Amino acid sequence: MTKGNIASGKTTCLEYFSKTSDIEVLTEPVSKWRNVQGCNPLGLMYQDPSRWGLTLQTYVQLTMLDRHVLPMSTPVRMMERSIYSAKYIFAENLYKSGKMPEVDFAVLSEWFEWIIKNIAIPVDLIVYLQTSPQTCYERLKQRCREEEKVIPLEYLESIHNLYEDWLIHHKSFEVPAPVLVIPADHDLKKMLHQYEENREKILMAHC
Ligand SMILES: Nc1ncnc2c1ncn2[C@@H]1O[C@H](COP(=O)(O)OP(=O)(O)O)[C@@H](O)[C@H]1O
Ligand SMILES: Cc1cn([C@H]2C[C@H](O)[C@@H](COP(=O)(O)O)O2)c(=O)[nH]c1=O
Repeated sequence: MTKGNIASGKTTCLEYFSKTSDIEVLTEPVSKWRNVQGCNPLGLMYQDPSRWGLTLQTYVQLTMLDRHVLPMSTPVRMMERSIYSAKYIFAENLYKSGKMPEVDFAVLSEWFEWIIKNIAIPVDLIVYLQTSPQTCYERLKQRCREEEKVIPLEYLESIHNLYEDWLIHHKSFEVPAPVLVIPADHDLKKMLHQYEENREKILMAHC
């Protein structure tokens, strides 16, 4: 699984591997989060997180689970984020910042606990693209996704701290697989070089 902050370069990384290897790549279903039966839960959440946070996070949880249970068509699969990052990072951030009511968080948490207890979600390796929030902020502005124009640097800092506490400092939640950290503040050329250096580790993780 490839993890990292918003606009850290996850999709770019996965697109690179999808072109150069016989592996299956599952990017995040962001298009679904932007359009479910004509509604845009991602946009609604950024406009009014207290009202729409649970709506978005419930849908993210469902669509991530749908990705996890897809039958494998190749020996190696790389997936962008997971049901774990949705809960441990984004839902947690909404709750901790006071933008998700206690009852919403409790309902979402019970759903999440039921899922991970009853449905197998195997993970061999977590590839963590480690960036500074500032780098993500610049890349986010450059990508210019309409819904994300309201995101301040502080939001990316909170998401960054939650990732670091989880995957690096082991201070929050159980980590479901070994973590491969790839420093990802570099330009694209250097990043592609780093991906090549780590190719073997990534592709052999399931063995
Ligand atoms: N190493 C890099 N250097 C500069 N820009 C990058 C780099 N990697 C990705 N980008 C650009 O940053 C933006 C976010 O990248 P993306 O892969 O969509 O991130 P994510 O999937 O993590 O949100 C895109 O516009 C992409 O072209
Ligand atoms: C998993 C997850 C994502 N989001 C938001 C964060 C971003 O605005 C997009 C995903 O885009 P990225 O460039 O791939 O990071 O979705 C969210 O609000 N909640 C979540 O659980």
